[in-house]
Amino acid sequence: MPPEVPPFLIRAEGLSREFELPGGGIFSRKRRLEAVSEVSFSIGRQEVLGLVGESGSGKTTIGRMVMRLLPPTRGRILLDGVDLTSLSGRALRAQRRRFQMVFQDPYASLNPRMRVREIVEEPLVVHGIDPDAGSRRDRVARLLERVGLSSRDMERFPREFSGGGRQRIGIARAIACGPELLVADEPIASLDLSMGAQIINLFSSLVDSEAMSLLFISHDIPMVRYLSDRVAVLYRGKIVESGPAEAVLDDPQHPYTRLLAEGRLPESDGASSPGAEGEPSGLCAFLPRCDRALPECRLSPPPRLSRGEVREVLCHLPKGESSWSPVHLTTQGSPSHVPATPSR
Ligand SMILES: Nc1ncnc2c1ncn2[C@@H]1O[C@H](COP(=O)(O)OP(=O)(O)OP(=O)(O)O)[C@@H](O)[C@H]1O
Repeated sequence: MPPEVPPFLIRAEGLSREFELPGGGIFSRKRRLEAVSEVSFSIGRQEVLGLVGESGSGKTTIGRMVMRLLPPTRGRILLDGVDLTSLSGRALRAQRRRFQMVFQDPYASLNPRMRVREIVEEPLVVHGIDPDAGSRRDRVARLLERVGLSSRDMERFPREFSGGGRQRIGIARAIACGPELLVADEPIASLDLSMGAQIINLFSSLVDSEAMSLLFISHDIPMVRYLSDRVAVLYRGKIVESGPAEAVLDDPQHPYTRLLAEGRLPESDGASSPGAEGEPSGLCAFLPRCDRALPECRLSPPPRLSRGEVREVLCHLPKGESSWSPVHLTTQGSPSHVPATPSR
């Protein structure tokens, strides 16, 4: 029998990450902060998952764990069924070209002393793709054209480009080795509206033409809604709601998603940062800000509920919401259902 192909490309199961906080003396225990707590999600092939949440909610920490730039404290990440968290050395390097990252600040992530050609061809050299210099050059030219630049840009330096142009260089480098998954962490946050929209359109066409999946990390709700098939809403390190992007953002169930979808969130006051160890835990982290709290919210942790296999919410919904039922966790602590087939 051929091995079963998983219905998703990547799956995070019960991902958690703690950080040690400065302080704590010789006699007191170090304080720890759980930045990401029991996060599970999956991304199908050629699917875009938007990860949203305000500053400090844990988005970057999740992106870095998926990229294996940061080890999780608990949980695992499966790429096509292969547990990335258990790999190191050569085995990890062999998988590396399958997932690549696009950063928020393209200028900081591009070596200013390297020419565009060198920046884009570096991963090709590292992974031994196209050892022939001439054909590598042709490949770089095609990559530049694919992201909306020109082969004439090859010998220029990053400083000669606008923010959007630099982001295109970063994207050309990220797709050079034909990754199956891109993690884009706030890729338009430092761009103006029209430049940001162009980059979003580029991502959208790359997902189709390069058959890639995308984890799109952003706090720009309209852009997330436009680009994403599904969305996961993060609050203080936990996914509080997930499902098809339009359904979640048009008909939010969690009070936090509602604020986010209506654009009514106050400027971040740090309230979304996860609490340090020692804070009362278990009850809903959103309770102090919630305008719909029920008596049970003060008595027990919010249950994880699902509806129709594609939507989930972590909330004591008002009674009468009978279409929602408790999610049964698998032995790995991840929801037992699989993602819907992407719509694109
Ligand atoms: N290396 C670290 N050491 C200690 N705390 C950290 C570290 N990295 C992140 N944190 C903390 O973890 C929490 C989540 O941070 P993270 O950067 O993942 O959030 P974010 O949602 O990406 O925020 P932003 O949009 O501002 O980047 C924050 O409270 C942050 O201060």
